[in-house]
Amino acid sequence: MTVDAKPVAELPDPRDYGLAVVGEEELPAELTSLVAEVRSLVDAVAHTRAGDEELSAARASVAEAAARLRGGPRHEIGTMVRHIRDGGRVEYGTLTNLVAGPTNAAAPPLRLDTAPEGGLRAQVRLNGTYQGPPGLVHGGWLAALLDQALGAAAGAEGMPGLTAHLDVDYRRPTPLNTPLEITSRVTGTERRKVFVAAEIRHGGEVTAEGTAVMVRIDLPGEEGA
Ligand SMILES: CCCCCCCCCCCCCC(=O)SCCNC(=O)CCNC(=O)[C@H](O)C(C)(C)COP(=O)(O)OP(=O)(O)OC[C@H]1O[C@@H](n2cnc3c(N)ncnc32)[C@H](O)[C@@H]1OP(=O)(O)O
Repeated sequence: MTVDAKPVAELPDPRDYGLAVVGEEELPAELTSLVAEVRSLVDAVAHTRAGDEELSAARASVAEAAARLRGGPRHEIGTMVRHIRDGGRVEYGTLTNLVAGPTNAAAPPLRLDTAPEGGLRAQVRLNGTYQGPPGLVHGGWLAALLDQALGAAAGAEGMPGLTAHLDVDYRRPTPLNTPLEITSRVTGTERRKVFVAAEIRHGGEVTAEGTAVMVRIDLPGEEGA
């Protein structure tokens, strides 16, 4: 593989792609705490021992809450969220991204930060909602977490793109309800291809690792450049 000149340092602004942007700091604290509460609700529903009467009352409360929250979406589909990370680094993600969207209660609370050794790093704890085999994280979710970390690593280097090819190796079972470390980085570039690698670790041991080819999306006006 030939490695092209060093990655673009400037992070593209999603507005240049015609996407709406909202600052993370503009999201009401009431909304982000509601998201956390709903995550906990999903886990509670999955594992409840409540009897019929309690279940029926809970269903009515949830239906009432859902009715309150319905209505036009606050942000259009495709809206990006701007995070200002430590040291002032700006990062964009999709607001309702299934793996890391801050307003998506189906997403775990995942925050990928710049790692001192380069690339990105996050800590996440996955509750029983993410279960596949008994007591273990679902392999599809591990692939989704790796895909997100891989895409975000390319994005953080100013080369946002779509996953063209993803390889995942499951090395050890990944347990639920315990801290997991996720790391990712760009390993090379070739024309529009960005090569990335990521790992998930438990207790310092790699449980799953992935590599991907991301294909950089063209900025308006640079198609075919
Ligand atoms: C500003 C915004 C900030 C955003 C921050 C974001 C963070 C987000 C984090 C989100 C994370 C979540 C991420 C997600 O969930 S991304 C969602 C899942 N992925 C997709 O939906 C992608 C679907 N596929 C496509 O749209 C097209 O196929 C793409 C765009 C990928 C390429 O079609 P395009 O017509 O544009 O390109 P090309 O055909 O000229 O090829 C270009 C080069 O690529 C090489 N190639 C192509 N396919 C493959 C392959 N399968 N393996 C290996 N290489 C492949 C090809 O040989 C050529 O290489 P070369 O000839 O130069 O050597």
